[in-house]
Amino acid sequence: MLSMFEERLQKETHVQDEAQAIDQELFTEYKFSVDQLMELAGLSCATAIAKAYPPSSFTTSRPAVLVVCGPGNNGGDGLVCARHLKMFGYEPTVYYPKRPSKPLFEGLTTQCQRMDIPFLPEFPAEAALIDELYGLVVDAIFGFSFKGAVREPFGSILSTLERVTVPIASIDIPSGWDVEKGKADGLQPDMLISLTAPKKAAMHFAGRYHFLGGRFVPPALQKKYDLNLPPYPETDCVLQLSKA
Ligand SMILES: NC(=O)C1=CN([C@@H]2O[C@H](COP(=O)(O)OP(=O)(O)OC[C@H]3O[C@@H](n4cnc5c(N)ncnc54)[C@H](OP(=O)(O)O)[C@@H]3O)[C@@H](O)[C@H]2O)[C@H](O)CC1
Ligand SMILES: [K+]
Repeated sequence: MLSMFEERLQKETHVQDEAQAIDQELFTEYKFSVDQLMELAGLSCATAIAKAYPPSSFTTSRPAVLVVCGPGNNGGDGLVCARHLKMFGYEPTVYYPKRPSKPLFEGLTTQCQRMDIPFLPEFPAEAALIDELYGLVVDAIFGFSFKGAVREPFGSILSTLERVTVPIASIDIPSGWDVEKGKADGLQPDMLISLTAPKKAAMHFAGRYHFLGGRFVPPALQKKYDLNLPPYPETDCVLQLSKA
């Protein structure tokens, strides 16, 4: 069922160019650093996951979570999310096949490793193995800069993920989806955590949990882009938009 805010947001969802323009303005005009926003984005994701899937809801003996990270900032959000999930009592494992040689991503990787978060050397070939070992998958492969046909190794990873039966939580956009049109035969996550504002493809999200996170957009920027964001409750860093 859609909440009133979600119905309104669906009419006002934001296109890819606009999402990138807001992102750029946060960095250039408002002087935020990527690290700052990524920390808040990743914390929002871990918080939303903890609200929707408390450790007690896991059918696996331990709250084991597979976090799949892509080559851009969406992947960075995934690394931050993994670190906070560990702080919250989950047992995250990361798969991070294409690592940019930039201090930001190297630092986030080291932070996870120093918190004893394992990194898989290879992606499990069988969806059934993922179902057996993990109670949840976090999809941090691609965000709003994804374009065109998926290139390897992510094509094979996504086709395996399309067959898993444990819930998938997608950060910002379900990976492989066109940012505006979605992908009817693509990944169908159980959870979507929209960052800053839902992107146009969020209209096609049919999973149980839609959260809004990334509570860092200054009021003047919200006004400039007519974001009409719903109010977050009190001091929360996430807002639940829908629950089946
Ligand atoms: N303001 C915010 O809300 C914040 C959002 N954040 C997160 O950042 C992502 C956007 O990050 P960005 O680095 O711009 O891009 P992506 O992570 O979406 O992806 C870029 C990488 O993906 C590769 N790519 C693109 N298309 C394909 C494809 N078809 N096949 C394979 N690989 C692809 C691309 O490779 P190139 O070779 O094209 O360069 C990039 O490596 C946003 O969605 C949020 O999750 C930040 O945390 C900050 C705050
Ligand atoms: K994603």
